[in-house]
Amino acid sequence: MNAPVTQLTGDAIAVEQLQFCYRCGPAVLDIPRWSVPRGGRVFLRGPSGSGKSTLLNLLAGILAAQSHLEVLGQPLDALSGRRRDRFRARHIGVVFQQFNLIPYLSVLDNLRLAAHFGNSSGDVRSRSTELVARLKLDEHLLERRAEQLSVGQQQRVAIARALINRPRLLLVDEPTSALDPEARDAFVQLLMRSYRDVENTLVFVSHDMALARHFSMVADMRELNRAWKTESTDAC
Ligand SMILES: Nc1ncnc2c1ncn2[C@@H]1O[C@H](COP(=O)(O)OP(=O)(O)OP(=O)(O)O)[C@@H](O)[C@H]1O
Repeated sequence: MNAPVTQLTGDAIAVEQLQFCYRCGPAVLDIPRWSVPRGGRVFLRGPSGSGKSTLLNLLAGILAAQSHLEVLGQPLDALSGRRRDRFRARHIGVVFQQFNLIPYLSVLDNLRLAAHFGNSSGDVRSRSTELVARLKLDEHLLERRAEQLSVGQQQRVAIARALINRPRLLLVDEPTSALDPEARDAFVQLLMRSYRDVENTLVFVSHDMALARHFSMVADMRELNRAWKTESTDAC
């Protein structure tokens, strides 16, 4: 029975012989082994095309793994697409480059929707108020439509949405590329403060090595991913 696992055991992420290719194209990922302990803060780097986003999409269950991939104690490769969606909504926070907010909904409704899909109990409004305050956004922005916010504000709302269900794993894909170096640093510090529980695991993708100092671990796709090293053209 592939019931979602809420009791955490062992590593937050455990990968073994993880291989992936898009629609019979060349192998994009070939990771013999990789694990991240619970509470790990990983800075994931690598050249363009080395598979960072693909790996994050597999960890989030957006892409289906074709080999062993365990997240928060749950083998994701054993779950159907629907179950992976449910697992992600309940246990994983995701912030991608495009934020993916629903533009015509208010900030509060964007957060409510995420709480609904994550089956969050409790008062979503007060949790949202607390989160926007933590992320240094004015409370009145809760009523504003997402499309009326600046990029920097949307970025913080995307984090609030990712945190609304108190995820044990947060996956963040290059959300700072539009910011200047000082703003990037401030953003990462804010993210760290907002997500500081020792049980919480963070994987943060970025090209900006200056940000690596905020993280307890650095992983490099050039070392992790054999498909990149060999630049394999074998179809899988
Ligand atoms: N939907 C897709 N269909 C086919 N190939 C894809 C798809 N998405 C990515 N790829 C290929 O997979 C490889 C890894 O891409 P990915 O986006 O994971 O790299 P990345 O390290 O995140 O790159 P970047 O830093 O430029 O965002 C690339 O060769 C890319 O062309």
